[in-house]
This record gives sequence, structure tokens and C-alpha cells, in this order.
Amino acid sequence: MDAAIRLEDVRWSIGKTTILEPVNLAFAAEKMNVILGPNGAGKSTLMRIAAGRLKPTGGRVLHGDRDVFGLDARALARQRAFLSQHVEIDFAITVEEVVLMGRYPHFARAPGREDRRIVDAALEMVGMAARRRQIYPTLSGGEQQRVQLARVLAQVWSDETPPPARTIFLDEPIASLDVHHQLQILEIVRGLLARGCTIIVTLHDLNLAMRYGDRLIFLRDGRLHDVVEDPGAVSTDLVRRIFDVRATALDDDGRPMLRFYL
Ligand SMILES: Nc1ncnc2c1ncn2[C@@H]1O[C@H](COP(=O)(O)OP(=O)(O)OP(=O)(O)O)[C@@H](O)[C@H]1O
Repeated sequence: MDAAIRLEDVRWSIGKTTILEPVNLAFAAEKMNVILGPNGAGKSTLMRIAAGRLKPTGGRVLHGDRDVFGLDARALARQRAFLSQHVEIDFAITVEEVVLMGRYPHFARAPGREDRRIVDAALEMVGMAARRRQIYPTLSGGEQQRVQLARVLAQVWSDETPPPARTIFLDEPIASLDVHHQLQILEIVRGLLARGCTIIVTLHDLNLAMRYGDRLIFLRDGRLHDVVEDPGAVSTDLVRRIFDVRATALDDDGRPMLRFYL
């Protein structure tokens, strides 16, 4: 496996409380790496550490062969973007200005024509181009989520061939979206793999994770439990151990699908 990012003995604790036990894990390059686990399992913490946003209390995070905490912040921002679970903006800024924030690591004083073009293309991609002049806080939660995805896309946009290696971290990107937009966003995100992007994403919907993911990484109680390389091979036993629910495996037109029971 070609690894984009490697965690070596990474751990995180706060005072005497261990949040993340030592983790050794590689995220596959140009694949959709999905992190799963119950609430409080440590998924966001692991992602923030892997992205270089939170310094681990021990261990190393390598992006390629470089320690992420030794990288120049601006250079890092051009090669990896992070979409958080909640992004609060409560001042009167337009949708396109929010997406333009993604271009800040790329220009010195003022955005150029190329930056504007990329903002338009990113808004187009998430289906929010018609709302570009709307005041961001007046959007619905799901619309805000799509605009934030556009910001992240604009940050690591590249039309180069071959495309440079970039990584996109998405923490529950479809949590507040309707079914149509959940699928649309996951399709967009999968489409980025062919453009040289590595995706690291947390999802709560195990069925969608099995359908869209390439590798499923299971955490529980701050511990890495399993990495399933074949998303169709998630066992009901694993589901029970991780989520404390019973599951039945169904056949959805040749694709595995799980139904859950308490
Ligand atoms: N700064 C902090 N201080 C104290 N506890 C923290 C801190 N940051 C995280 N935690 C705790 O660490 C645990 C893991 O949090 P994390 O946000 O990584 O979980 P998660 O798997 O992303 O959960 P969810 O699915 O609910 O978003 C939680 O119990 C959380 O309360």
C-alpha cells in the first residue's frame, strides 16, 4: 500500500486522562480512508492529529517522509485541507467570500483571477453557485456544510497534470445533509481520488461507509481496533464489538448491507 500519511506510536492524553492509546496507522494514498466508531471513540482527535492541527503527546505524524509538525504552515495548507464538524461564522460575509478563504494560502495581498475562477468552480461542484452572493449565516445548516466543502476544495484545488499529492480531511461531512446531498457529496469526494487526492473521512453511516470507502478504520474507547481493507467484508461480529448493536447482513443487489438492532 502506498501511504500518504503515517502515524507512528501516536497517542494523546490530557492530564492523566488518555484519550488516544498509542496508534500505528497508515492512510492509503488516493483512497477513501473512512474512520468509524461510536461517539467519543477518538475519531476527531485522531484526524486532527493526522492533519497536523493537534500535537500528539507522543509519537510522530509523517506526511510523505516529513514530520507534519516541522512543515511550514502555508505549504501545509496548500497540500491538505480540513473540514471540521462545526464551522461557526456569524458575521455578514457572502458565500463566495467564505469559499475564497480557502485560497488565502495561495495569494499574497489580493486574490487573482485564477483564485476567483477556482472559487466559482468549487461552488459549481457542490451545487451552490447560484447562492454565491447570499449572506452565509442565512443559509440552512446543510447549505452551509456544502459551502464549507467548497472552501476546502478551493484550498487544495489543482488543474495540474499529473496532479500533486493532496489530502482532504472531512469530519462528518454529511451529518446535516438530506439523503440526496449525502450521496452527491460522497460522489464528489470519491471523484477527487482521480485528481490525486487522498481522502480521510469520519462517517457514522456504516452502510454508506461500506459503499463509498476503500478502507474502513474502526476505533473504540481511544483505541484502534481494526482496519478492514475490503469494505464488503465488515462482519456482524465486528459491528457488535465496536458499536454494541446486533446486525444482520442483507444482500442489496449484490452489495452487502447491514440492518441494526439493539
Ligand atoms: N480537550 C479535551 N479535554 C477533555 N476531553 C477531551 C478533549 N478533547 C477530546 N476529549 C474527549 O476525548 C474523547 C474523544 O473525542 P473525539 O471528539 O475525538 O470523539 P469522536 O470519536 O470524534 O466522537 P463523535 O462521534 O461524538 O464526534 C471524548 O470523550 C471527548 O470528550
